[in-house]
Order: sequence, then structure tokens, then C-alpha cells
Amino acid sequence: MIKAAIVGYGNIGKAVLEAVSQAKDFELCGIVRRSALNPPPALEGLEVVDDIRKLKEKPDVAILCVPTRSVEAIAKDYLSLGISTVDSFDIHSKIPALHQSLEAAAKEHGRVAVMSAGWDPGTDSVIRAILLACAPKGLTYTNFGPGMSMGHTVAIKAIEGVRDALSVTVPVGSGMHRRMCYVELEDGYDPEHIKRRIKEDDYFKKDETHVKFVRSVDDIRDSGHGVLLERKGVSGVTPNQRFEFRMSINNPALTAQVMVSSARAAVRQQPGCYTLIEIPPVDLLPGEREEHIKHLV
Ligand SMILES: NC(=O)C1=CN([C@@H]2O[C@H](COP(=O)(O)OP(=O)(O)OC[C@H]3O[C@@H](n4cnc5c(N)ncnc54)[C@H](OP(=O)(O)O)[C@@H]3O)[C@@H](O)[C@H]2O)C=CC1
Ligand SMILES: N[C@@H](CCCC(=O)C(=O)O)C(=O)O
Repeated sequence: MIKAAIVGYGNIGKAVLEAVSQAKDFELCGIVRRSALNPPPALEGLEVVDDIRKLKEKPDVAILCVPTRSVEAIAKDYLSLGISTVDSFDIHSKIPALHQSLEAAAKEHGRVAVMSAGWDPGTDSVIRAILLACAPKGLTYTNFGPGMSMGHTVAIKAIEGVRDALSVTVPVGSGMHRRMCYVELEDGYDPEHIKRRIKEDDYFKKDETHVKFVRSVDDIRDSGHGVLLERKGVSGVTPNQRFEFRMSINNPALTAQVMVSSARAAVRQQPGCYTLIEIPPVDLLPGEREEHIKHLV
């Protein structure tokens, strides 16, 4: 059995709890939250702590369901305690730096960090890599949505004066996106200031971004999302090879499932930091390798 802890009980944390409950090779050691006081009824009977060191049983792996910008500090702390980590860090431009930093920490402490293990970055990254192997010359376009981006939404929610938010990603073609941000403000905050803060954030600054102020974000929230990944390229000397991958999904449910599968892979790797393209797909699956070779290959 793989002993796991869930860190952060937001959208992804809740869905990870559901995914772990369905995974027969996992045992939950507990949930780590910023405050362990007054846990919701859904956590009744589970160990809820405010520091991973307080868990009765030490986990093999911690599934980090925290804001992307909190991942690095938490992952390094846990690796230093001898606990492997899985995260879904999704600021694409900062992935190489995080990879280096977690690689050093994981190797120093003989543990594994699986990073950026959601659906994008994550499973989409694996598909992009496979399409590149199929047609080494050409263009891949990743077209998201329309749907709710959790990463962009969390980034807006972190701005002082924002009570609630929803960032919807709208595809405009050729891998370009429009960001529609719906924001519920606290009283007394300047909408123009909040607008500027959003537009200058790394998550938004390269895209066309619109900010709209609404009375209730709850009334418009829908966590559905999806992707159309397209590649047109050349295999050998043969042009016009066309590929498409499309999915329409519930964002937290899929992200959480990928993280749980990645936690399984984490306990099977040598010490170090891995993105999903560096992990053999068979290590994500429960059961015997030989059985998967027989049925999947
Ligand atoms: N790679 C991918 O494909 C995807 C990645 N993601 C990533 O998942 C992250 C989490 O998303 P989501 O679950 O929707 O976020 P939420 O805001 O719903 O949940 C985050 C939880 O983390 C805990 N937390 C710890 N530190 C902080 C902090 N400084 N501020 C706020 N909360 C904190 C809180 O839990 P508690 O109160 O229990 O402590 C909070 O509920 C996103 O930032 C996104 O980048 C999401 C979807 C896809
Ligand atoms: N990282 C995303 C998942 C991929 C979709 C995306 O990047 C977007 O909508 O911009 C998220 O946080 O929801």
C-alpha cells in the first residue's frame, strides 16, 4: 500500500480525496491544512493536521493541492523530511527552474518529486512529446477550452480585495487564448487597481485579458474545461501528417486523478525530480507491468 497525505483541501484537494478513495493500492495518512480547526463534515473520521510532522503515520508521498505559487517551498520542506511529493505546478515559463530546484532537493534527501503532473502541464505534455516523435518537423497547437482555468482563478483570488473569482479560458485559434476574468470585489477596493494587477500577472500578461466585476461568482462558476491538441508535421520526408487529441473534462476531477496516478509512479522512481514526460506510462498504472504489456501494447 502507498501511504499518501493530501495537502490543501480546495477544489483539487477534494477531488484527490475522492480519487484516493477509489485507488485500492493507496492508504490515506491524513489531510494537511493551514488550519486543522473545524474540519468540514466530509473529513469526519480522517486525521486533519496543520503540519505534516503531526501525522501519526509518516506518508511515502504528499499530494500538493495548494496554489502553484506555494508549491516550491512546501515541496522542499517535505523532501527534506524524507517525503516524496507530487504537484501540478502550472506556470509554464517557470517549469525549468522548478525542475532544477526540486531535482537538487530530491536527490539530496533520496526522495522523488513528480512535478507539473496535472493535465496541462501533465498528460497533455506527454501527448505533445509523442506527437513530436511521430512527426519531428511541424507545428503543434494546444487550444484550451472554453472552460475554467484553476491556475488563473487561484492567481486572481490571491490578490488583496478579491472575494472570489473565475477565469475562463476562451480559445481563439492557433494556440492563442482570450482570458475572461469574473471578479467579486471586497468593499472599498479600486476596480481599476485590481484590473491592472491581474493584467500584469505572469499568468495573464501574454494574453488578451478582460476583467469583469460581478455580484456573485458562485452564480456563474462551472469547472468544466477541455483541450483540442493539433499537430501537422512531417514524418521522415512525408509531409502533411495530421494528428488531433480532444477532451472535454471536469478540471479538478481530472487533475486530481493524474496526481494520484503520479503519486503511484513517484514511489517507483529513483531519487530525483520528474515531469510526466520523464516517467514510463506503465508506472502510473496499478498492478503488474507484465499484465499491462500483455493488454495495452
Ligand atoms: N497542471 C494542471 O493541469 C492543473 C494545475 N492546477 C493547479 O492546482 C492549484 C490548486 O487549484 P485549486 O484546488 O482550484 O485551488 P483552491 O484555491 O481551491 O485550493 C488551494 C488550497 O490550498 C491551501 N492553501 C495553502 N496555501 C495557500 C495560500 N497561500 N492561499 C490559498 N490557499 C492555500 C488551501 O487549503 P486549506 O484551507 O485546506 O489549507 C486551499 O483551499 C492551482 O494553483 C493550479 O495551478 C489546477 C488544475 C490543473
Ligand atoms: N493549468 C490549467 C489546466 C490547463 C488549461 C489552461 O492552462 C488554461 O485554461 O489556460 C488549470 O489550472 O486549470
